[in-house]
Amino acid sequence: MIEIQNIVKRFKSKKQDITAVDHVSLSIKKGEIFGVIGYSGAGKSTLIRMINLLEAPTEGKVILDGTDLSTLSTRQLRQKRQKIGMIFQHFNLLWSRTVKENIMFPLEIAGVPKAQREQRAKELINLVGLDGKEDQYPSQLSGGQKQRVGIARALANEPHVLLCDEATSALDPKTTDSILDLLKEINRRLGLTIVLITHEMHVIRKICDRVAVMEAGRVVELGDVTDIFHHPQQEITKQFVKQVTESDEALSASAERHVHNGWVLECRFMGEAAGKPVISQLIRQFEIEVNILQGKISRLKDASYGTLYIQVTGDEAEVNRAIDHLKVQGVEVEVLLS
Ligand SMILES: Nc1ncnc2c1ncn2[C@@H]1O[C@H](COP(=O)(O)OP(=O)(O)OP(=O)(O)O)[C@@H](O)[C@H]1O
Repeated sequence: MIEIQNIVKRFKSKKQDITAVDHVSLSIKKGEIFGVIGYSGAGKSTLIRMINLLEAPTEGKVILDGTDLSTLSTRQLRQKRQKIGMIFQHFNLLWSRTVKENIMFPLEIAGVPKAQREQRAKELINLVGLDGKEDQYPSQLSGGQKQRVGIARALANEPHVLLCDEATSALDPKTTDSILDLLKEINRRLGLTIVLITHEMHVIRKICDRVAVMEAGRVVELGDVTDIFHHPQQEITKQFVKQVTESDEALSASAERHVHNGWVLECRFMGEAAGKPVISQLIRQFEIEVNILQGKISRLKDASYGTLYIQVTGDEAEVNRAIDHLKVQGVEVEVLLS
């Protein structure tokens, strides 16, 4: 649905040339929530702004639903952009207009008749959970409510794609989660493709299907969120994954410290395995003792993952059989102490 082909963006200034985006190619599927993560200056904003040509690429192409955007006239591009909604970190609302008027604004520009605008705004206000706030001004709203207005406005022209430029970075963790839940709900209900950029792995973990990791203008890692969390390859990706799993190392250290006999196993659960009663099966099927030392299971968008540290005592051959059983059940097992 969105094909980004070998895209480059260079900014020229008197002092130096900066390559903000350096030969990036991505293929974003219809209906998916695609995240781009990177530290400040990695080129995320420039990349997302090239998807709707707010920023013109120096090289390369953006193809949206089969149309190469660079071939469009100004008028055609304006029309195409109506099908690409965008929300921003600082909301970009019109401060002198009410909630309803902000939402109706893009419809006004698109030439939609007044009665239809009113009707559509009403539906959108309900969709984003702002009933009763329609006549308030942005200054009277909380950060989360302002972003809800931003989302409703971005959806006004029934876009196929929603671009989110650090949409939750100005919000506290609880409000962030409520906005992420709303985006997930909209993606599910409307089948909308969402592309978001962020520097927070929590955002990726909570709602994305796939993620691209950017560093110095390049995509250095790309994959399903589940795989990236399970097996990050690049150092930078490992750092991002640690943002949300950093307690794991502390867990393993303290789990090892308290054990003086038997085996200590680190069991990593992913997807289906995280939902199965594998530990109780272990106790029932094998002649071993299992003592849970520590653990944590976290939720991804559509799956769970987690790490459990267990102490196992028993005959060595039986423990090895138990380990094999865990592996067959889809659990990754590492022997930390034996
Ligand atoms: N209009 C511009 N003119 C010159 N340089 C720019 C311009 N926009 C971005 N850059 C430079 O391009 C590089 C990438 O910037 P970009 O804003 O895309 O990164 P980012 O990953 O979104 O970072 P942040 O999260 O801080 O916004 C940076 O070095 C930045 O200074």
